[in-house]
Amino acid sequence: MLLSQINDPCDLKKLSVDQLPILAEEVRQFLIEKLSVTGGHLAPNLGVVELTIALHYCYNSPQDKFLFDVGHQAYVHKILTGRMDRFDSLRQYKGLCGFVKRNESEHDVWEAGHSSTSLSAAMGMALARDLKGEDNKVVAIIGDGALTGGMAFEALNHIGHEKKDMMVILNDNEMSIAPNVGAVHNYLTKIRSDRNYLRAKDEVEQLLKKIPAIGGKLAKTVERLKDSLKYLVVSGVLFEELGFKYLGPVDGHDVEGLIEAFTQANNVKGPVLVHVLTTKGKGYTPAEEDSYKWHGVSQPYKIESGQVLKAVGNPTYTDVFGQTLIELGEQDKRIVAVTPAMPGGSGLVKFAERFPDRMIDVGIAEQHAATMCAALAMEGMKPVYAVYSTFMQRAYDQIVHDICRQNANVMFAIDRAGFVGADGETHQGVFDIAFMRHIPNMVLMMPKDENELRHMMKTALEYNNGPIAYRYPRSSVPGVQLDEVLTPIPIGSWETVREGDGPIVIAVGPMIQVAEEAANTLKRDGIYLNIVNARFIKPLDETMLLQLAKYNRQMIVMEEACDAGSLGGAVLEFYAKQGIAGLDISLMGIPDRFIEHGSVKDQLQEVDLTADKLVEKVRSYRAGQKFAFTHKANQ
Ligand SMILES: Cc1ncc(C[n+]2csc(CCOP(=O)(O)OP(=O)(O)O)c2C)c(N)n1
Ligand SMILES: CC(=O)[C@@H](O)[C@H](O)COP(=O)(O)O
Ligand SMILES: [Mg+2]
Repeated sequence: MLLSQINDPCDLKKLSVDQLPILAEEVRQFLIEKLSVTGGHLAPNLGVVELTIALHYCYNSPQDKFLFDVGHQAYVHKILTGRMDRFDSLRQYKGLCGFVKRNESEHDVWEAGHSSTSLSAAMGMALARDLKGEDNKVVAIIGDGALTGGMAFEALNHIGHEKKDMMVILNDNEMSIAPNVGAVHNYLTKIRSDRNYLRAKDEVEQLLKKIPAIGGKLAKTVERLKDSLKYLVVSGVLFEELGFKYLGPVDGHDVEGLIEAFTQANNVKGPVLVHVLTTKGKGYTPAEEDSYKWHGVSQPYKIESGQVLKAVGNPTYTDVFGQTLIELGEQDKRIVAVTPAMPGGSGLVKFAERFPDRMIDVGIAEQHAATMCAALAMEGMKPVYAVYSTFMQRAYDQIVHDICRQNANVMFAIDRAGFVGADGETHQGVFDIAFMRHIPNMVLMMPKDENELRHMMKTALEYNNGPIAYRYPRSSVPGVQLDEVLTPIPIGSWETVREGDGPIVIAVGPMIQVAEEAANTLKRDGIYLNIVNARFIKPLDETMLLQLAKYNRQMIVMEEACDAGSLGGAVLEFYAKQGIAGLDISLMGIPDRFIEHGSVKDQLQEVDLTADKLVEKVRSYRAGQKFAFTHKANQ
């Protein structure tokens, strides 16, 4: 086994070029076997096996810097840089991260998780290199999906202007998570697929070489002819016009051809873009045939059949959202769903089948999506901005400047709110309460269960006074009875879900179930929790808050969101503004640090968001030890 000889890239370089395809197959088998147990981003990584081997073969990491865009396709890089033995812990608590991770290896020079940052980072590293007078290579590896991200264009524009020596490898597999979209995608497809186009390109390039350099008036005409011919057929002219030398397209599974291309690129002055054509899921038939499904597998699978061992249990909040949106879409033709490249993850595939012209996938373009929704709303449509909490961070200014300031009647369906588990710190949906609730005109809701989510969706549809958002977790639903008829919930109204003369717990979302579990335990102590569902994070239910203050009992605000600036903060601010002091209020939320990958259960335990901790807090308060525990600060 060649793979067992590879502990770092130096070992790789000891192999002969003709051994590399053998190594590639061993890496492929390793990935298929390991991920059949752990799950992970299988298809993206199967697509970059040869590319990553060739990269490490031609260049010298970590002196030469490899920047993987998104970083979900860096498993091969991790295998080649001494982390093969950690793959049994992939994406598990305190285990190997599923993305590039600086504290794992000196070869991991740039972290991501969110898309389209690699080119900007590469420009920064090239600029620093030149200012320091160093001469290492800077190589960004970006996919065709990530290239639809606005940041990538900002960087291309700047790189092409500055003309720093650097290399961009465009890994073009025609897929984002879903089939890729956009004009650049169409352009790449033309380069990729039109054999005549490519043949014509060679003929024209030969012709261009034959046109002698001549002087005089004719010279300009000939130059213009050459440019227009080049424009017509030479592939990559888009990138050439942006100041890059374009090389390709190159077969991304031919290691020798890749080495040749990377060696050629190495001799180019200025920025060079190597267009590599790959197959997402290469080498594993189920993943090749459906790279959409195999982009990321959360469950184990049977290698032979490709059967994913589905997690049994209730539908997810995403499933309920998708189904309910179809029901509402039937009733109201104004509803338009907009997703930034996540139709599957956001539960919109069936909605798109039912209403093909009312589900818009804009590519990885959260900012564009938000502003487009504002305009849709202002023109009388009912846009649903369906977005993961974490990716919505990209659109903060568009939410403030274009949606809320203009009071556009946009509905936000914020998925993956709270901990997300295996994707870890780059994907946790824990900041959106803090960055949404302070924006004027915003209404922000979170349901305690799937039935309330459906009513919230109806509430949002009937609400015409500006932006309104509902957020829900990545998890399965509790499994409650669904009401047939959906009725709007009065804006700003909380509900008491459990009456009790004991401590008051103001909880939101899945923390309601946690509080109920603690209440059942405490009942045995003769302590009866009063649990309030703070289903409107904005506006608060001020009447309820004033009433609760009168009880003057221990009060705990419990939320799966960052302590700073979320619901707990809002409650404290409210009482302070009312001049109500002396209340025993404590917050149970997420402390001021990033929470790494693992299961959601691991993550909740790490930050004490559990029924046991709530019970402990109440009991110790009763025993006179106020605020019995605080977060393990920066553990
Ligand atoms: C800002 C942002 N939006 C959405 C995503 C979700 N996402 C992760 S990978 C991916 C597709 C990336 O496609 P591509 O760059 O072509 O890589 P491939 O998986 O095809 O190798 C998307 C949309 C993200 N990581 N970041
Ligand atoms: C790499 C990336 O950002 C996506 O693949 C993300 O991992 C999808 O998350 P879900 O699995 O929650 O849809
Ligand atoms: Mg792709």
